[in-house]
Amino acid sequence: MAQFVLGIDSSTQSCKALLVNAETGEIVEEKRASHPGGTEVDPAHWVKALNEVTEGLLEKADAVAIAGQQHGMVLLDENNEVVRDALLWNDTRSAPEADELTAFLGGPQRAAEHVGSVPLAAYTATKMLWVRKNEPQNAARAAKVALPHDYLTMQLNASDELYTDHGEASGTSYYNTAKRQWETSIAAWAIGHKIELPKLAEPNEVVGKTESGALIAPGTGDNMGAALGLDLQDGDAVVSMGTSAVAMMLSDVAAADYKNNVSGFADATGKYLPLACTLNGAPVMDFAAATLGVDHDELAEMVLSAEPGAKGAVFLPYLAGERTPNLPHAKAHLGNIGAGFERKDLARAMVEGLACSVREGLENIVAQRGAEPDRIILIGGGAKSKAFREVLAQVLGIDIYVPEPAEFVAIGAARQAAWALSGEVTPPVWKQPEMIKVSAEKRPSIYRNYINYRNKLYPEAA
Ligand SMILES: Nc1ncnc2c1ncn2[C@@H]1O[C@H](COP(=O)(O)OP(=O)(O)O)[C@@H](O)[C@H]1O
Ligand SMILES: O=C(CO)[C@@H](O)[C@H](O)COP(=O)(O)O
Repeated sequence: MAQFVLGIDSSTQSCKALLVNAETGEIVEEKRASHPGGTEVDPAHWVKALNEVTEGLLEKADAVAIAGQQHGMVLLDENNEVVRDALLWNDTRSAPEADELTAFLGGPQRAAEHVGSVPLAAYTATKMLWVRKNEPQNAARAAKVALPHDYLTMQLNASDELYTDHGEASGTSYYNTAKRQWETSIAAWAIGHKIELPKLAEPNEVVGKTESGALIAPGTGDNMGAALGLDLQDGDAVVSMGTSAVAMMLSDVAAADYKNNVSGFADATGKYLPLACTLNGAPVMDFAAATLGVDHDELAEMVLSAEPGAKGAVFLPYLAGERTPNLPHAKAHLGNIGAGFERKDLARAMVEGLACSVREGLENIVAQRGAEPDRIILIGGGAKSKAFREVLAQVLGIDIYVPEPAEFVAIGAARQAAWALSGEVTPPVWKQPEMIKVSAEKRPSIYRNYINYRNKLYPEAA
């Protein structure tokens, strides 16, 4: 009899669940629920969305796994009650604490070697330090710290134990990526006392059972989930256009970039996933569409009807501040506007600015790896934009590959669940999606203008 697995993606904007045939990877049912906006969220909202999407599906599954937005800090007391709203990956209030943690770890070079990445406001430990300094009563109550997907996995687990995987752990700043172990003393320093961390599970470990008897796999971060869902190969680069914009590639070795352009994360299979993440992904197109009073399809038409280069105009898409480059307090800017500038040029400038910020992240990954990627795969909600696909190909100057839109993070979670269910050494082999190739004429001046303009406004990023 066929076995089924449930893969869940609890990302920034929504929660998606896919019921999948464990042997073939065929998706048989699909559900989705929204998350609230903001960078500080009561985890009860995620639990509600999780309950909505798993209703009617969980009992059909033989195994389940959750992939979630990375880095968010969920503080729990001894009874597993949430101490305060979770601070998310895109909350930049802990930028000063990131510098303080970097100094505590012995400076950027030693920090990168120790915990894989130079601490940034995105990472969990900096948020814990912010709580210690600004909300000492909450810090004192915190007995455990979990990441969003760990907390949600515990909701499904009859045992009430917290588990995480190495991929997710590598985004905390209290995990030693090269040695693949927790650094409990860093977590304790950040919050001000000893604090319980989730148990670190192996990629295909069974970490519990649901009440209906489904096996629970450890889950992972959403980007690690996407890599597993796409069955990423050496030489593939992924650009994920979700709330964040992410460029990532697989690696056999842990990255340690003291310049802070590359996050040295682990993946969900025992390898590594160097990644460059910006705070401004697809919502830049939401902003462009709202500003121009159009929907996404109309925005795409406007962009494609304008001349490449937007008549020399440049848009820096730093609406939420920025992480890559590390400019937490940056703002978005529109400049170099001359006579004859029209609405369609504004649409074009905004989407070109987004593509340029992705190129900058991708160049960091390529520089770290020392070799160009063989192919670039574009996924995420923003990949549905025909205009973004074409502009990205123009700005990168190479072909990009776009799979049929699908929830690759949830597919990755399902594949992890199927892997744990099988008890095999390697994940199951599932058919990969067809991809369309998007080619466009190379336009090097777009990126050149963007970088010149950006470096003038923010010389610290040069
Ligand atoms: N056709 C489109 N053009 C541009 N952006 C789009 C389009 N369709 C969806 N999006 C945007 O994609 C984002 C959601 O992508 P998703 O990958 O689900 O995000 P997340 O994983 O961060 O929750 C939203 O900001 C949404 O408005
Ligand atoms: O912080 C990072 C990666 O380091 C983000 O990529 C989050 O993991 C959120 O992802 P999306 O909701 O944008 O997919």
